[in-house]
Amino acid sequence: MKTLDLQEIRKQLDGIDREMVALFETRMELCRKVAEYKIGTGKPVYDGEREQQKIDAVTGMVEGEFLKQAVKELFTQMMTISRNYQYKQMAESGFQTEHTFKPVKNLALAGARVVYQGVEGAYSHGAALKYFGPEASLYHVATWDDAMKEVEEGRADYAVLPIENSSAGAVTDNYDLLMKYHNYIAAETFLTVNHALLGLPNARTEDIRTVFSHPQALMQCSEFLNANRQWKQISVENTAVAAKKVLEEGDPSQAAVASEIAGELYGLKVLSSSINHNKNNTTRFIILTKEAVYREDAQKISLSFELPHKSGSLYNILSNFIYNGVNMFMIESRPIPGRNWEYRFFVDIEGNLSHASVQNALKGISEEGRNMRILGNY
Ligand SMILES: C=C(O[C@@H]1C=C(C(=O)O)C=C[C@H]1O)C(=O)O
Repeated sequence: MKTLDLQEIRKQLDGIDREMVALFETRMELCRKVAEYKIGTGKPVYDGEREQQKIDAVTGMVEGEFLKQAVKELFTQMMTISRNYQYKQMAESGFQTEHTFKPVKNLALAGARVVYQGVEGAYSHGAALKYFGPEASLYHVATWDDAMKEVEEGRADYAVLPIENSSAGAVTDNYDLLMKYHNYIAAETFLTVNHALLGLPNARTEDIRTVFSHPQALMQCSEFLNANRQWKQISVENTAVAAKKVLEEGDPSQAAVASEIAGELYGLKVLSSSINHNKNNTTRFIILTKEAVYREDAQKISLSFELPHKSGSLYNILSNFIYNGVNMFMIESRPIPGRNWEYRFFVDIEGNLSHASVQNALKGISEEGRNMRILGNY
């Protein structure tokens, strides 16, 4: 057989591609008519059963595992594009994604009652002060769960919860609490975690024998602490408890690793400041409220959804962002209690609930995934 030269093969490919594009255009035109029908009848865009039948049919038209898989991927993508085209039409016809969020110019912060977990001087307290200012009426509860409950039951207007640390990663318990309670993220604030070595006003570094702190904080300062081998390191519940203990026990040979704010609150002296080795250690806190509101200039949306344990389900759902040009900041997954190997995903995207591109993407995810929830736009 005479071998074709490259030019010749490419000419043939060009011809085939031209036909494929023309057919694709015709296919999309038919999908537009399907969308019109769906808008008219209120039917959802996504029809999983029909898509499965389509995949079975087209894979049955080719021989061999490689081609079957290839055709499956090709049609999965085409149907995703088709759905996104239909969502776009729905948005243009004034069809809005159902959500209860109301846009506001500014959040109501005056006179707000704000709850955080821990004790005074803890980092959550620092984050609350940073966001709400020293005039706000702040109070604390024992657990993160309690803080969420305070907001849900209306005793507090806002709760401040850590959600992510730049070195330790996600605060997974708080992702679970976002599901347990129906509070919304209205804002976020970042706090640089800077630990100091704190002692009594009459303490001297050379006399220190014992250092108290939270194990995480001891670890974050290990380079500094281990340079003083004679110091005994003792773990306590949190950094502010350590500072309080040093004050209450009144022993100048004891020190605490905690924030400088905790030092001020408990009347301790800074023996050494910024003793953590990673100087960029930052925690992101979310501000939660019971009202589904978002600032008109909000730039970030947090949402959650569930997916079946099926090959390609995450890949396919994320295409709703890709085809709508929506940028994704973060993705995190948590196991769904009682359903082994099925996951709930938490995603942060760029955008505002009023944008058509965002509405299209959310419409697709709510139809194709399960239990989609918009956790906040801030
Ligand atoms: C075009 C339709 O809408 C969607 C897209 C499909 C496709 O592109 O073939 C199939 C099913 C639906 O999820 C349809 O319902 O027929």
